[in-house]
Amino acid sequence: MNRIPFLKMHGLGNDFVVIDRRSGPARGLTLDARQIRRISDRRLGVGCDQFILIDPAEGDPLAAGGADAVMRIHNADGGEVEACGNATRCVGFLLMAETGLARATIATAAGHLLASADSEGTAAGLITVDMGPARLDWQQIPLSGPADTLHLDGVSEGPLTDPVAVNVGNPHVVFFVDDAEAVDLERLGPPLEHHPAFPRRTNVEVAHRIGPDRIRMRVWERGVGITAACGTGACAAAIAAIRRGLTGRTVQVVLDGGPLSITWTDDNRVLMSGPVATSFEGTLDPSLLA
Ligand SMILES: N[C@@H](CCC[C@H](N)C(=O)O)C(=O)O
Repeated sequence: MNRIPFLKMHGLGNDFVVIDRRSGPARGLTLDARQIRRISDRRLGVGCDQFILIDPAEGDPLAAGGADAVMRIHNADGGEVEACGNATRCVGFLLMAETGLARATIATAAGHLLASADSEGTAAGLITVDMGPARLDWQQIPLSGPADTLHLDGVSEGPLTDPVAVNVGNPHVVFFVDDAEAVDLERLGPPLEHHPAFPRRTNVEVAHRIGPDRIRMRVWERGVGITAACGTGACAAAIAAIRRGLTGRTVQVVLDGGPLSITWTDDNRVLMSGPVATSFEGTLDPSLLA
């Protein structure tokens, strides 16, 4: 069996195994949830928060209307999900490096996302992605029934109450607290991720304001646990802060892994800027695919 090449990349420490199925030994490779869990395992496999597949745009229904490539996203638990902000920046960086252009369109289950960089940005690995619109209606989160997403009743855990629900391609619930560092996310994250209000489960953010347009945020990711950064989580927390009147429309979100800049435009586009990095490349031992 041919060994399958992979790249290990990250955005602020939110890390990915990236496999390019457009050509070479990975072309046509299919993997089930058990194999993805094994590859994502930090002791038995390569280790990552999300497992990312890059597919050709040609003939893929997700790429209808035109895109440079398709990105499919799996959490470390093997489940396929709609969106990943940090991985979108990483894949955008790879596609722009291939073409030498400063823009790339990536088709995802959450829609077509435009990644861009100025020439200086490309060299430094600083990439912006238009993550599309913020979805604020209860059906779009989705929630299990009608509710005010700006003050979501009935979803609380310990000291965490009165959250904001936002969908940025994937579901998020954001709690504003006095001190995000002090929240026991390891304990409070799991019951909130699986709370019956969220039929597709949810990502969970805790945040507090640290300046006029700055918030500190920590995340419990659906299908993973605590991660160093979550791009869509940063978008969700920024939108929640803006909706609550805590900040202006451009917000620096400081995560465990560092800062992301988020802008929510007047025409409801969510723009996220931050760094990407490649850690190493390798090939998967065939035993991981057994
Ligand atoms: N780390 C990501 C989000 C990945 C998906 C998320 N865990 C989910 O289940 O929706 C990001 O950078 O956005």
